[in-house]
Amino acid sequence: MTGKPKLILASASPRRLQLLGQAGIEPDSLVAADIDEAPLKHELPRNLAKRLARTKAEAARAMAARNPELAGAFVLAADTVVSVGRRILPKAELREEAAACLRLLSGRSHKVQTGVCLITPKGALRERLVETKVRFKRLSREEIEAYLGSGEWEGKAGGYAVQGLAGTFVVKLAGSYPNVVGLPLYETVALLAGESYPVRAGWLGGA
Ligand SMILES: Cc1cn([C@H]2C[C@H](O)[C@@H](COP(=O)(O)OP(=O)(O)OP(=O)(O)O)O2)c(=O)[nH]c1=O
Repeated sequence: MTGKPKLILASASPRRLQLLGQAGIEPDSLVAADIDEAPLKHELPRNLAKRLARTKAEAARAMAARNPELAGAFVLAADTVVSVGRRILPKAELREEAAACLRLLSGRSHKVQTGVCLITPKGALRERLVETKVRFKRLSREEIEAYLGSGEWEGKAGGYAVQGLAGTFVVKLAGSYPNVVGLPLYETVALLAGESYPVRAGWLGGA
């Protein structure tokens, strides 16, 4: 008898778990590996997003290998990078970092790129890179101060979260919205479905 294959989400991000849930997908386990997310010298934003997604997936797979219950599981990981031109914005941990990001993003367009990596039970690597272009309105000093006070920027790439107050800064968004929040759903579901992972919402364990 073959049951539903297991899925490990290699992430500590509550957003990614919630986005997957929106697609009717519930991971069997969350395995977040602590990896070095610093960009390499001259690394392009898209290459960074792909490399970190792959590193997270591989690290989680290595950790899960110690648990027999997770043997033969799919491993899914993602990484979201915000950039202006070739300049990669930090994942804001400090208020001043977030302030600098917002001053840079004010009144112009930027890119949000998410790398998605799926490792199949046989160990094959499947990858996607999804790009969304976002344009912010011009932000006054007062707006930036008010936004910083919200704390919503903490731990977010580019120092903002589009799913919160910063949604009011968006003049234009071209591409996938869930990609900006941290996981491009259309592409992720396609990746899983392409490897025969059962992705239909409401899947209950087989006929
Ligand atoms: C731009 C933007 C980013 N983000 C988030 C998505 C990601 O969680 C985070 C970027 O950091 P990531 O390193 O991609 O993810 P993470 O550290 O939060 O989680 P993990 O590595 O464990 O999977 O920024 C938003 O929630 N909203 C936004 O609008």
